[in-house]
Amino acid sequence: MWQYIKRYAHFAIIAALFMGGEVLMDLIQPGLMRRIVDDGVLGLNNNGVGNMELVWHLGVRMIGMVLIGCCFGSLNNVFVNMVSQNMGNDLRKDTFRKIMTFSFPQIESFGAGSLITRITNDVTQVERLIAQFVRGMVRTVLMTIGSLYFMYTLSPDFAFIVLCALPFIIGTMAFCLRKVNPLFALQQEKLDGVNDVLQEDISAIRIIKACVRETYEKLRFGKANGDLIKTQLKVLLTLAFMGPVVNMLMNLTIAAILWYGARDVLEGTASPGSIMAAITYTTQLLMGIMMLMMLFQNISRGFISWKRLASVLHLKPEIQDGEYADSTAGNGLIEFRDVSFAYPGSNKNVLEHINLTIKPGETVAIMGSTGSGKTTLINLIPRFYDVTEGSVCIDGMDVRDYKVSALRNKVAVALQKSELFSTSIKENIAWGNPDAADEKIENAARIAQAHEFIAPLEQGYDTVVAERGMSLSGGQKQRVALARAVLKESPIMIFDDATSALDLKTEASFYNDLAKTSPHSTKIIVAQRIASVRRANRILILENGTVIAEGTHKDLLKNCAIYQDIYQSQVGDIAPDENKSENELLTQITRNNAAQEKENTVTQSSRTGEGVSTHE
Ligand SMILES: Nc1ncnc2c1ncn2[C@@H]1O[C@H](COP(=O)(O)OP(=O)(O)OP(=O)(O)O)[C@@H](O)[C@H]1O
Repeated sequence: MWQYIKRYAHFAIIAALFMGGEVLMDLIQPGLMRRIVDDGVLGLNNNGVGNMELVWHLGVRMIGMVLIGCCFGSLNNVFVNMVSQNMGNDLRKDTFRKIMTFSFPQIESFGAGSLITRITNDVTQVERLIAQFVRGMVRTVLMTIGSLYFMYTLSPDFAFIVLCALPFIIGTMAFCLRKVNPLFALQQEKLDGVNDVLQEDISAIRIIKACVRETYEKLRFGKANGDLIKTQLKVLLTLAFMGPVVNMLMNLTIAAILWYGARDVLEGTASPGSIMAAITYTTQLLMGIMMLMMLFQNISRGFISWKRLASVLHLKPEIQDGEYADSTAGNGLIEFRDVSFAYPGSNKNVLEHINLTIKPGETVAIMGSTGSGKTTLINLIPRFYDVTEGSVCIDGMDVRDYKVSALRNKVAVALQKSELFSTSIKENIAWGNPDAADEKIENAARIAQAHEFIAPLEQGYDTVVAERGMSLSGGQKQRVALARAVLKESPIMIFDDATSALDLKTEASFYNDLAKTSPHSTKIIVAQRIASVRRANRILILENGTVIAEGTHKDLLKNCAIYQDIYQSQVGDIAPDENKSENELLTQITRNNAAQEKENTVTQSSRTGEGVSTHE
C-alpha cells in the first residue's frame, strides 16, 4: 500500500500539519475557559472581584481560535481528500489494468461480481481507511498527548484518573473489534455474492423474462442479499454493544474527575475553572478515543479490502509476453505441433495430440459435434489459453515467444456471440483499428454485408448501439462484428460460428467477397452448416478433441460417412452431388429447411391434436 501512499505523501504531511493546528486550537480553549471562570467571573486572583473586560477579551480570543481551528480543519479535509481520492483513483485504474492482463481462467477464478466489488466497494473502503488514518489517527494521537499534558499541568490526579480509565476503554474496544474483524471479510464475500447474481441477472435479463424465471431469480437474489444482511447485522450487533459500554466508561471517568475535583475545590487546592477545563480535556480526549473506535472499524475493513485488492494486484498474469514484437513479418502460416490441451483445474484432455498445418492464404473449415473442441482449438492461436502439451506456431514461431499484443495483432477473431459496445456503429467496427479512415470502415462493412442495413439508418454509421448491441438484431450484430474482424486486415482470420445468424445467401456473399478482398489471409471457419464450409480449401472433422477426417468438400462427400450424414440432413439429398452450383445448393438447402420445418409443425400440431382429443 505504501507505494500508493508515498505518491501523495506531501499532501498527507500538509494535512497532518493542519490537523496539528486544529488540535492546538482545541487544546488552548479549555485554558482560556478556566481563566474566564476563575479570573473573569469569580475574580479568584482579585479578592473575589470579577473582570468583565477580561471576560470579553478572552471570549473574543476563544471565538478567534474557533474560527482559526475551523479553517485548519477545512484545509485538513481538503488535503486528506486529495490523498485518499487520488490514491483511490490510482488503485482503481491499476486494478482494472491488471484485470485486463489476466487469462480467462484467472478472471473466472475471481468471478465477475467479485472483481466489480473489488474495483468499486473495496477501493472506497481503502480510500476511507486512508482518509480516516490521516485525519482521525493524527487527531486522536495529538489530542490524547496534548490533553494528558494539559490535564497534568492542571492536576496530576486528573491525568492519573484518565490514565486508569484508558486500559478499560481500549480493552473493550479491542475485544469487540477482534470479534468483528473476521466478519468484515465475510461481509465483503457476501457483497461479492450479491454482485455476482446481479450482474449475471442483468446480462441475462432477456432469457430470464423469456423463460419466466423472474420469481426464481428474485429468490436467488433475495438469498444472496439475505446472507449479506445477516452478516451486516452480526457486525452491527457486536458494535452496538461496544458504543454504550465505552460511553458508560467515559461518563464514569468524568464523574470520578468531578468527585475528585469537587473535593479539591472544597479543600481549596483547585479552582472551579480548572475543574471545568479538566472535564473539557477529558471529554475531548475520550471523544478522540471514541473516534479511534470508529477509526479502527474502518481501518480493519480497509485492510481487508486492501488484501482483496492486493490479491488482484499481486497476481502474476498467466499469459506472459514473449520477446518477439513484430506483428508485420510472416504471412499467416499456422502449425499445431502435437498439441494436447486440458482446461485449468481439469485433468481431462479436450484436445489430444493435434498435428495440423494451415498454409498462408488457405481457408480451413472445422466441423464437428458440439463439445468436440472446435472453439478450444482456435482459442489456442491468439493464446486465449496456453497448450498443455506441444506447441502452436505462427510463421514458424511458438505463440508463447510473441509479445501478446503483437500476436493478437496478427489474428482477427469474430465470435458467434458478437460483443458490441454502447458507442456508434462506426466505432464498433473500428474497435480493433481505431485510426481507420471512414472509407475503410465502410468497405469492411460492405464485405461483411453490413452496409446494406447501416446506410438506411437515420444516423448511418454514427448510430449509437445500445448496451451490448441490444438495439440490433442477432444477424446485424454478427455483421458488425464481421466488419470489425475484416477491418483489422490481419494475416489470420478466425470465424467461430460467426455467421450462424446470417441467412445462407448473405453468408455466401460475405465469404465470396472476403475471398476476393483478402485472398492472402489465412482463414479458419468454425461452422455447423455445409453451406458455410463447402468452399473451404480443406475441411477438418473434429470428434472428442481429435481430427478424425480431413479433405475438401468433394473428398469428404466421397469418403467420410459423418460428413455425408451432415450433408444429407442439411441438403436433403439421398445421393449427394458435389457438382451443384452455389445457387442450386443454397436453394436446395433452403427448400430442405422449409420442408423440415413444415414436417416439424405438422408433427407438433398432430401431437397437440392428440393431446386435445385425449383430454376430451
Ligand atoms: N472454460 C472452460 N472450462 C472448462 N471446460 C471447458 C471450458 N470451455 C469449454 N470446455 C469444455 O471443453 C470441451 C470442448 O468445448 P468447445 O467449446 O471447444 O467445443 P465446441 O466444439 O466448440 O462446441 P460448440 O460447437 O458447442 O461450440 C467441452 O466439453 C466443454 O465442456
